[in-house]
Amino acid sequence: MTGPDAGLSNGPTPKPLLSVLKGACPAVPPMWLMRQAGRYLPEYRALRAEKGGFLELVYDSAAAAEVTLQPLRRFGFDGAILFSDILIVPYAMGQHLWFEAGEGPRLAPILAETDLSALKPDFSRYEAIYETVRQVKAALDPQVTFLGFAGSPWTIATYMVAGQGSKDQGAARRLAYQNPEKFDAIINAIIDATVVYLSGQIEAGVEAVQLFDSWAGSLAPLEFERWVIQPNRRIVDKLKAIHPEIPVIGFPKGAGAKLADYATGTGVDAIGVDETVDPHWADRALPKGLPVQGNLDPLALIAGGRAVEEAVDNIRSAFARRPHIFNLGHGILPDTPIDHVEALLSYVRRDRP
Ligand SMILES: Cc1c2[nH]c(c1CCC(=O)O)Cc1[nH]c(c(CCC(=O)O)c1C)Cc1[nH]c(c(CCC(=O)O)c1C)Cc1[nH]c(c(C)c1CCC(=O)O)C2
Repeated sequence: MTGPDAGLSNGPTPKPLLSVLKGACPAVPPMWLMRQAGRYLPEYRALRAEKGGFLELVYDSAAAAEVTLQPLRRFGFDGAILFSDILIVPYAMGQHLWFEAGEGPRLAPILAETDLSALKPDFSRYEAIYETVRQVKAALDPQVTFLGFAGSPWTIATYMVAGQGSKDQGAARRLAYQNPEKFDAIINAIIDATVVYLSGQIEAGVEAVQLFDSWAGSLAPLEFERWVIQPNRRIVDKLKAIHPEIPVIGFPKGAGAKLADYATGTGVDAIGVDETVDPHWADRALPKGLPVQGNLDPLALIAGGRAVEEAVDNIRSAFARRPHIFNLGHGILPDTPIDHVEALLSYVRRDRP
């Protein structure tokens, strides 16, 4: 056996985060934060201003590698997450993508009458991202686990159909009810483009991947089964057929009481839990031994102090008997004070051997 997971007593120390994804239960949980590379960091804002636009930054592999490494240098997290965006998949599927300053992403929307075959996929749009992965991998501390990611089909479809973010994902939900065949074709195309993208990230060097289903919470139960559980299951199955050793973290934000069905239905190796979920309930509801990730409220981190310590104690006690990766319940907010992140790390790690 070779590699960091060979389990030899005199071999290299296993990476804490990867070990937990494979079922280890250390006394102190490994930790990273969703959106850890981003606008709350002055060094990110400086590089972003220099490059001009968000996509310019993503497509400059050296700069994107630097942004991926910035939070590692500053805080020493156990995980590095590739700096890119979930909307690179619709972009590679042939949709126009741009970012409106101060607002967010825009895509030329897929209307009910538009034929999906009007999109001309161009998977060469993934190449710069794979190059970012290779550059990060070459520079990464061997104790740090490198995470790749993609959006889940439902969440990607909400952006592809509406052309932008929306409060209730109404455009995609309407299309899914009114024209399920067409919606199914969109979901299938996203599944295929996502498997290509994640396999490429894995071949370039990421060691686990996360599927972000940021809008999983907006669906009725039968729709959740059809558009969240089944498509994620198909991605997991296809990835496992190619890369059986790579753990997949599913993050169905807002799934609430449907979390356990998601875990068993998709076959993910670990599950991300958002901040609205009671961690004690999650521990009872989720399959025994399934690694969980989460779930500090990003707003508690902005408040800092005692509120954070109480929440951390509550989360850690709930997940003390299962593999746990400490994280926020959703992405870190741009106005989060840096010293609150430092305080969180020292609090979580205060009794780390
Ligand atoms: C829905 C979604 C998107 N992108 C993402 C999601 C799913 C996770 C979630 O729910 O938060 C995921 C994402 N986006 C980004 C990452 C990079 C890695 C990391 O987590 O640090 C990741 C994992 C960078 C980014 N993606 C974006 C930024 C900010 C761009 C800037 O510098 O102006 C960053 C750092 C832009 C983006 N990208 C997206 C939106 C809605 C926006 C604009 C609003 C916002 O800024 O949060 C789509």
